[in-house]
Amino acid sequence: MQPIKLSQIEWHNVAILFTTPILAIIGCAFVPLQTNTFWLAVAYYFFTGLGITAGYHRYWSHRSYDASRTFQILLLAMGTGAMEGSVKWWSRGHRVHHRYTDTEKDPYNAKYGFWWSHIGWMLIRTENKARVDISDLNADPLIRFQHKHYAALSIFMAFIFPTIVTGLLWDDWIGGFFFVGVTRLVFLHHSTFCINSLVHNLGEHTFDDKRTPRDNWVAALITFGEGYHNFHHEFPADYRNALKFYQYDPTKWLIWFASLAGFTYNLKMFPSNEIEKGRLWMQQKKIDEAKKNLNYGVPIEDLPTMTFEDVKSKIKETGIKLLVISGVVYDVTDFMNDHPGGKGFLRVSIGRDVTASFNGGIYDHANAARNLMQSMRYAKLVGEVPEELKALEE
Ligand code: HEM
Repeated sequence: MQPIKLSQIEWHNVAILFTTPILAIIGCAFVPLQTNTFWLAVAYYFFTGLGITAGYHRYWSHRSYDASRTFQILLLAMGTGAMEGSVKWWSRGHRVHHRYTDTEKDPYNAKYGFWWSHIGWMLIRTENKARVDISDLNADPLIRFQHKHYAALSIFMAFIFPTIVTGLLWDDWIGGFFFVGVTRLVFLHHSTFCINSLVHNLGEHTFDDKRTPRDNWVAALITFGEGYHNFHHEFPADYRNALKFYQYDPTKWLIWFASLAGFTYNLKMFPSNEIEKGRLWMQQKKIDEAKKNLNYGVPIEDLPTMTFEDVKSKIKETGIKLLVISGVVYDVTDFMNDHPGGKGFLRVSIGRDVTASFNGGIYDHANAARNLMQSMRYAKLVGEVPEELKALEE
């Protein structure tokens, strides 16, 4: 990153993002918190937060479902109270983020560090010539209206509206402003900012590890379900972020419940067959990585070849303890005393093909034995073994 110049600082964002925490601290220190006001602050936190996740994010940025105009207006009002910019600005940035994740053109590039992706990108303007299609947003008069009047609308929805509600309903004008307005906003800001910072740094690469997004169920708890971010970046057009019923994704639940009333429809879901392929692909990748740390012996195709005559003369000349199982010659010299089945069984097996005995004729060995024997591979057998050297009496 280049050194920062004063002219790059986004002063209005600095003002909002630094003034609100200071006001919240003042409010918490000096303003008495009424129970009604507290619960309204919690409710308004969900109301405005879901406006961002169900509205700004899953509807306008990704079009992961369709919504009636009434529901769009509701989502717009909810999201406007989160003071995170207009839908047009937010969704454009988000589409750029998906297209250019982790690159220089990603507005909240997680590769520039936690604090940059959390808040720094809003405080410092950087040149970004990334292009994405937002013609659908430009064509929508509702989105154009919100963009044009965003400052007034967001001040009203973030501060004035909750103040009026608490003031008129239980005469707590100051509490309404400080707790439902300001303090709620600070919590909401930083919880949603965690989607760009925390879940690009901590969690599981469930479906792909090509880029930074991760699945983090703890982050899902504070981000209305958006913590399942690896899934989201892999399947962005899916209206869900969490797949399992027990995973916390209230944004998905809202969209789904709204569909029962006809407010939302055409809820998009990526085919589960493909989702599972992604999950297995990643699991396989992790297994392959872990296997690199284990000794699987010399691959059979890389072993030298021996005839059964060679095996016999090798044993005779060197005293090495060789036996044959399924076409592979094993050296059990150092294993004789450690064999859980006893030394005797191995001793009578030397210089023989004991495939049948090993596979059930005497004892049907478990996986442990089959894994262990890989490190004892000695040669690949070519040619026949005399029949009398195959059978072994118990
Ligand atoms: C390279 C060759 C061999 C290896 C690495 C090996 C390894 C083992 C291992 C790890 C066990 C413990 C249980 C299990 O994993 O199933 C076992 C048990 C046993 N093995 Fe082997 N084995 C070999 C060859 C043989 C042969 C050729 C015979 C018979 C001729 C034999 C007879 C037995 C018997 C009878 C037991 C059962 C012991 C018990 O639980 O009482 N093994 N072997």
